[in-house]
Amino acid sequence: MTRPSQDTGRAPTDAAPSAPAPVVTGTPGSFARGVLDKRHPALIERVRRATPYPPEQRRALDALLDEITKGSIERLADDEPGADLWRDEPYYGQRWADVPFLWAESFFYRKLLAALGHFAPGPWLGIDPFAPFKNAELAGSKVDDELSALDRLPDLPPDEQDRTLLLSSLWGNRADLGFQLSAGEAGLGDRVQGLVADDSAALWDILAAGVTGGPGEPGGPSSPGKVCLVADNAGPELLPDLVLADHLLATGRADSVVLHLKPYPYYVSDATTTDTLACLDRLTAASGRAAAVGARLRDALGAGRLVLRSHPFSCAPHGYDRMPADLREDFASAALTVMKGDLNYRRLVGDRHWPATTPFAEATAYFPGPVAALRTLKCDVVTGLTPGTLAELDAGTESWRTSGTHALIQVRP
Ligand SMILES: O=P(O)(O)OC[C@H]1O[C@](O)(CO)[C@@H](O)[C@@H]1O
Repeated sequence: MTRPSQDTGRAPTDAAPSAPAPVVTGTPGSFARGVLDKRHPALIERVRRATPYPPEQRRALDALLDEITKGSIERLADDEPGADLWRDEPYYGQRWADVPFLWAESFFYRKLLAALGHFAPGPWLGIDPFAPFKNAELAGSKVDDELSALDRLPDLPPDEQDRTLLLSSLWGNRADLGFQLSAGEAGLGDRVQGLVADDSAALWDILAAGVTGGPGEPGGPSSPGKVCLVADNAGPELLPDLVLADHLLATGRADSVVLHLKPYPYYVSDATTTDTLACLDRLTAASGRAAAVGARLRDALGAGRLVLRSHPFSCAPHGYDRMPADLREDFASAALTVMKGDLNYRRLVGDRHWPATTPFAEATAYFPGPVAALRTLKCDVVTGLTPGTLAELDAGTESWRTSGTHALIQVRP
């Protein structure tokens, strides 16, 4: 029997027995290989330039660069806080290119933090190496424009307000600093407005069920219940996520929102509690509707209607099919769980070579409650496309799976 690791406390996987093979980093020329060979070394360089780390940390960054480019996977040092969580992982001694992509990326971020002393008692404890990039982005004028656009929202009919805020949260997922790093000078391609899958009607139906008396609640309004919003990136993605959370609370679609955050810096710009508080400050310091949203969210936090959660499994190198019991209970008791972003999508359906027409409901059958994915496409993994859509996409630009130009909303009720 394989031992559980990363505190899942569960059997290694609940994926369907017929699930296809996991994505492995190795294939030369593949998207995953590019992340390993180009994105990670470039990130080490950017982190080194952004903060004046002392010699010890600089040497540790050199060693990490050496390890990922020439060496094999080494364990965390025995005295690294939390190293025990990673002790039983099966890939040590192998080449970085030969292990599952999801695992390799997650462990890379964990090793980067170890190199920088992020978890070690001392002056660098808790310092976010990505904060310089996150802060610059949050302070940018693009964010000002997005926030002032909120003032035009009341001019729209209610269902268009719903759609605008949902799409703004969805497209906010392009704000991923790791991804922008690869897009480089060329910048991000234009958005393709038509979604490759759009189950948004099902999403609003689920949220309306609690308000109007859904199945099992004949005859009248019931409590709308809890929505779990599993956040992805900070700043320009988290802001519209927070605005959406406020909208769900204000319109009675949710009586509480549990915002799942990362317990430590991860995948460059993933949102932590610090990032959430920074967004709340950005909202309340704005004018007009943005400031009112910020004030309501602060009140909601104080009243326990907006709950922040940072489960260790949020940074685990595994799919949600291996989630531990307490996280499963949280999702099971939600009227809806909304998974934001590309990485959460990979973890939700499984980072596997799914045929793109595999039903989303099949890949997520293990999930303990209604679940929605809001994601721009930034990796090879996709499910739930119709054969017609797939044929159309394949006949278009080659990079539709990874360029962040396409997006989807998928729901499993
Ligand atoms: O921030 P997101 O949307 O989870 O994207 C994470 C990015 O990192 C990757 O996981 C690869 O590094 C891509 O799938 C994606 O570009």
